[in-house]
This record gives sequence, C-alpha cells and structure tokens, in this order.
Amino acid sequence: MSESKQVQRIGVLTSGGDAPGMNAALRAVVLAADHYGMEVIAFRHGYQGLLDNDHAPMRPADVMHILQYSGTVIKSARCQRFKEVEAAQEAAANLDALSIDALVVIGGDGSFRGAEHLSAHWDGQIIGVPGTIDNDLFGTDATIGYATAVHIAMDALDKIRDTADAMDRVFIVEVMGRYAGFIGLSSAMAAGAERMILPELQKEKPLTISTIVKHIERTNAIRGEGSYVMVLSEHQWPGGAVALAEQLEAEYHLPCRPCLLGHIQRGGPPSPADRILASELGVHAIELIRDGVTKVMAGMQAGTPIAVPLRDTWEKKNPLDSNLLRIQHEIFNPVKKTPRTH
Ligand SMILES: Nc1ncnc2c1ncn2[C@@H]1O[C@H](COP(=O)(O)OP(=O)(O)O)[C@@H](O)[C@H]1O
Ligand SMILES: O=P(O)(O)OC[C@H]1O[C@](O)(COP(=O)(O)O)[C@@H](O)[C@@H]1O
Repeated sequence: MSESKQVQRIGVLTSGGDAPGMNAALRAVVLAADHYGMEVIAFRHGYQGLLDNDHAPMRPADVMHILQYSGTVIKSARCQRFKEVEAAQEAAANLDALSIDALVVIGGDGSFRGAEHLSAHWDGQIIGVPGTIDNDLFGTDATIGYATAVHIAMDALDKIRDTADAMDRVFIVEVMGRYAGFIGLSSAMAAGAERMILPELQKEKPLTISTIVKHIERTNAIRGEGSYVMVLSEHQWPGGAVALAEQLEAEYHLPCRPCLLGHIQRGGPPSPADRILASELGVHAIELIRDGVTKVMAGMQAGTPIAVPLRDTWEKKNPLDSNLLRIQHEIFNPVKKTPRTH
C-alpha cells in the first residue's frame, strides 16, 4: 500500500435496488474504517439521504450481526432528483458541512453514474462498491448479490421442474437482470433448463414463437415427451412470461404456464459467496481511500482486489460466459440441428 492519506470521516450509502450482501458490505466498511481510525456517517435512503441530510454515525456496535440479512439497514432508494445539477451541488454542500472526506457508494451502474455526477461538484474521494443482483458492471468477476439471486432462481427452477415433469408441461420462468442475461444464463445452467431467452442472444435475431415451438418439438423428439423449462430474462418478450405462455397455448396448444420470480430474487439470506465478496470489497474500498484513490469501483478479479475507473464500469461490458453458452446451446439443448461427430 502506498503512503496513507489522513482521512478522518467517511460517508456511506446504499443506492438503487437492494442487493443481498449490501449489509455485509456496509459492515465491512464500518469495521475497516474503525480499524484505521476513521469515523463513518451513514446516509439513509441512498442519494435521497444526502439531499435530506438524513444521516447517523455508524460504529462497529451498529453493524454487529447484520451480514446474514438481505435488504439494507440504512435503506436504499431510487432518487430521480439526484440527476439534476442542483441536487449534486446541494449534496456536495451537505457533505462539506459534515466535514466528510470520502464517500463510499454501494450500488449498481446508476449509483455509480450518480457518484460521477457528484464528483463534478465535490472534491472528496468517491469509491463505488458493486452491489446489484444483475452482475452488469464491467471490471469485477461478480457483483454483490448476484450469487444469491442465481441460487434463488435455481431453487425456484428446481421446484418448477417437479410440476413440469409430473404434468409434461412447458414452463416459462421470468428472471431479473435488467438488460443483462447473467442471472438467466447461470440459473438456466444450474437448473438444467432447456431454453434461455437472454438479452445478449436477442440482439441480432429476436426469437419468434415458431422458432421456440420448433425447439420444444426437437427437444421432445430427442428426449421423449416431458417437461420443458425455459428461462426468460425480463424485458425480452413483450408482455413477459405471461404473454409468451398465452401465445404458446393459443397458437400451438401447448400446456404452458408462466412463473415470475420478481423480487424474491433479492431476498433471503445472502449466500456465503456474497457475504465474503461484500466483506472483501467493503474493506478494499476503505483501503483505496487510504491510498488516496478516487472515482473507482472496488472490484475483484480472479481473487485479487482491483480498482476500476467508475466510468468503465458502465461504459464497458463484461460478456456472458461463452463456454456456458456453447454448452447450453450446442451440447445440452442444441438450438440448431448439428451433425453428431461420431
Ligand atoms: N445519470 C445519473 N446522474 C445522477 N444520478 C444518477 C444517474 N443515474 C442514476 N443516478 C442515481 O443513482 C440512483 C440509483 O440508480 P439505479 O439505476 O436506479 O440503480 P443501480 O445503482 O442499482 O443501477 C438513481 O435513483 C439516481 O439517484
Ligand atoms: O426494485 P425495482 O425498483 O422494481 O427494480 C427492479 C430492477 O432492480 C433489479 O432487481 C436490480 O437492479 P438495480 O441493481 O439496477 O437496482 C433489476 O434486476 C430489476 O430490473
């Protein structure tokens, strides 16, 4: 670590959708700050708290035994007003009035855009900690909350499979992910789903009802009649899983049921991987502040903590795992007729 800078007071907030593990990240920030002799002021309800001066000191005693819970004890929010220049100026004035030297923002790409926006009006250091179930931030192998969301989706898909199998039905399970297919791909692979409709796969050639039906028929022809479970990423079919199920039933007379997982994917106990990632990244954020760095996200690549320029986190994109796609689409559930190699 380079020469430490004298930072006395840290601000922290959780912003955007809550992600399982945000509490663990908050705890890590508070414990690490205390370890290095810094105070922490937490702002409630994300950027809204910066504007409303809604804050409280956070000491180690305030974060004991919170890492096993999802949600966030300091609350989160989406705050449209923060996008205005005047809002960033107000927030900067409030931070200065509290003598805050550095701000840790735990959230997703929108929250990081907010951090960049604030940095145009405030001289303090700003560090992002990636907290979103969507895993849609460049520069880190995973975001906090993603592993838990995949686990929840897999668990739901396993349960759906019981009924789908018993009744030879088609099920369409809609998962979150905003405009990224990470939750869709990983949960489909983990649960052995027959088909995925993911944003990254829809860009060149959007799926049609008839191509979906052909795949169902081909899968049945290879494996015999049975269940067929499809994972649909949100925003990838007009009207979502309900509309797609209705269209399949109406046009092709397939017994088909929709299931929307929704916000269930953001609740329940964070997985061990998320608790550990959040703990490491929370500490890393404080150590980056001590290093005098600003406008970066604390990320993790191949087990090594790294710093990623905030702007890169949304301007660049992590691709989906091409090997997982290949296995799902070419080996397990071929979407094209391919000759056997022997
Ligand atoms: N371009 C922007 N400029 C300023 N603030 C922003 C911007 N985009 C998002 N924010 C702030 O960050 C908050 C969280 O962003 P959002 O996209 O809702 O969630 P996430 O951080 O999980 O992606 C927004 O409600 C808003 O307060
Ligand atoms: O909870 P809300 O406001 O309905 O938002 C739903 C969105 O939040 C998420 O769960 C998480 O996204 P963010 O990280 O952008 O908050 C998305 O997967 C989903 O599209």
